[in-house]
Amino acid sequence: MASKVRFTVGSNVWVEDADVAWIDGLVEQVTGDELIIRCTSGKKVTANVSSVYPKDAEAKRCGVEDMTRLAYLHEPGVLHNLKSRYGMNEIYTYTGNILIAVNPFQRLPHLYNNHMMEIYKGAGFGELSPHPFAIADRAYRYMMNYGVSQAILVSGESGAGKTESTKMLMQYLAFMGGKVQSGGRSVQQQVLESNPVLEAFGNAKTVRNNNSSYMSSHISFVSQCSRFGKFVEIQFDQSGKISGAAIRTYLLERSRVCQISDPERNYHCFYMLCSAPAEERERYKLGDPASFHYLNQSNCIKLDGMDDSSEYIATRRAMDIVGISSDEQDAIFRVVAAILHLGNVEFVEGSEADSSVPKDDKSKFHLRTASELFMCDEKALEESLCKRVIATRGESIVKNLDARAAALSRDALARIVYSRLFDWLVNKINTSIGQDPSSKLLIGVLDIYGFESFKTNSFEQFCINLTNEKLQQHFNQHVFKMEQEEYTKEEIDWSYIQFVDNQEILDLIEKKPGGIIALLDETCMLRNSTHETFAEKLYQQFKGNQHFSRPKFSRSDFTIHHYAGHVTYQTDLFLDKNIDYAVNEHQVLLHASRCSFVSSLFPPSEESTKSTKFTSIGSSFKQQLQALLETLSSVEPHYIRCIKPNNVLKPAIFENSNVLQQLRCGVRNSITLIYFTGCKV
Ligand SMILES: Nc1ncnc2c1ncn2[C@@H]1O[C@H](COP(=O)(O)OP(=O)(O)OP(=O)(O)O)[C@@H](O)[C@H]1O
Repeated sequence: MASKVRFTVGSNVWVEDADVAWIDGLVEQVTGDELIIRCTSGKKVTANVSSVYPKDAEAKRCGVEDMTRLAYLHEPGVLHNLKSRYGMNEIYTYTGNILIAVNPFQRLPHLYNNHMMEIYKGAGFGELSPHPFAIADRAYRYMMNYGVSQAILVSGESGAGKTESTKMLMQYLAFMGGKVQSGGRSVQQQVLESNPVLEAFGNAKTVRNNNSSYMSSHISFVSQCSRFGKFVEIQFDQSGKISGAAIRTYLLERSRVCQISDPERNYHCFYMLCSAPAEERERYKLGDPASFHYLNQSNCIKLDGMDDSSEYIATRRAMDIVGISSDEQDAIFRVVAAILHLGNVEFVEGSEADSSVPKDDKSKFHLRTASELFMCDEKALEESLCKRVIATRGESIVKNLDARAAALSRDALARIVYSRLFDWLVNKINTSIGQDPSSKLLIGVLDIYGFESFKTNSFEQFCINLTNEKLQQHFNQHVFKMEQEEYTKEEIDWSYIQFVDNQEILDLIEKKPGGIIALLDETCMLRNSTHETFAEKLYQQFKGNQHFSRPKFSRSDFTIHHYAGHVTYQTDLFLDKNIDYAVNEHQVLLHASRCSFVSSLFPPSEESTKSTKFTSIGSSFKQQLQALLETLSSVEPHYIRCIKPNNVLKPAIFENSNVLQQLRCGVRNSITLIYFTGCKV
């Protein structure tokens, strides 16, 4: 967005600044394209007109509620407006129809009470201060007036406030469409109560290394975040009352179950269970969380502000509410405990060549305990970890696994059990909330991880960033392409509307055949392939592709030039993480469990033969995304972009560079459009 304004001596301007991103000042001298500016900070800078923007000297100190009303809609103007408002605890601002929500990191209960919901009910959009209730109200009214389903897309980086915003949307939809229940729990209550359950099993404490192009160094900060995406579909009957709901989840980060880096944590449920009442801990033979390999890879065991033992009780209560019976709850936590014990089984070389056995009495104890908790045969569990059956032309050969391979097999078992458990929870919640098969109207709320770019980026970041590319394309198609069509119809020149069309990046990732996911699947299916052979394939295939590059001196990393910036991925674990199947030995073992719950997590596969059918996480995720996008394209979308104003998670701190980075990733296109056309999106 280059500035088109002519500056003269005395002009109020914004100029780029290394420390605060944009700083305001007065032009003191103009020489051709060069300006000398006296900044309000006192310093004097020389800048080219291309990096200077006009400043509205008459802008109100409290900013504007809708940024389309700014005298100058450019990056510094938007940033300054959000900052001024944030300083006055005005955390919500519109950009046309999009709501921008800046996380206050403090409770503002007056904004969300019943009185506020009454005020927003039926009020014209834009008549009242920007608010998630206004977005929910508009979606509800469109649905009722036009008989069209709606979706509200809530996006933003981890800790930006997506979950909180989603809760407010739910609260408002329940207020508008809630049924008075004679007994039991209402649909909306159950949807809200399902949050703590999904959070216990799908959230963890993570460390974000914010590697933004704007910031010169990697900044680490801690946040508690969901490691899955969620689409909540609220179904309504013809009279606008809530008649059912469904929750769809996307891509739980499975690798976290076995592998965490300091100072992150594993999923909350593990720590909660280790802090359960003594009687339960004894039953599951659990003790200090630091004694478990899956938890002690990180020094972070306790979280400030989180009491694991009361969270355990709260999760149990939430499970009651969403209809998980106490027998089922016992089985669930038995499985959670079994995973912890499994992680403590170590292997050493056995007497036969390349074979392995549990290392010592301690490992044998954990193996036995895991088998007791899974209610399966101890010997069969050991064999499923230390041996592999290979089927060749009608024959089966039993192959020993060495100690390293046995440990990998143990981790694969832990991951698949946990992911099946998570899927079971989602299904159970959906069954007990109940769907309305006759409903023709729904409002979907999508709460999904934002673009991720860290120091180390693995397969999860790759999938998360694919999601964001897809959503960006949806946004482009919905907003820009429709505008273009409209302009073409009216024979108005739209060639000056610039936006990033990311179809080529999507082709690079998901085209079949030849895209990265297809090449990954191909590599996974070939014996003896490694992450290096995969990387080599990519280098060959995408040589010269403008959205792909090979970092200098790297043997196996690759970089994708995403719409939101360049991200370099480390391929080391791509192959392992992409493989989806339960190896046959694990499948057979757990299907035979004496516990019907465990057995039901591993139903016999259709082709329960010796060979395992190849399925990949990448491809099934791609399909899930496709289905989501199809749903989104059949509904009317509304957008909320959440912004995290600082990395210390404290109120009243607005870090310019940090916010700008998020605006550039998420909001830039909408601002570009408004800037050039003046039209609201
Ligand atoms: N509107 C709000 N009012 C008060 N506090 C908020 C608000 N929005 C967010 N927060 C605070 O910020 C924290 C993080 O927000 P939230 O969990 O909604 O982030 P998120 O975007 O869903 O993160 P993740 O993707 O990691 O799950 C909340 O626990 C809460 O303390």
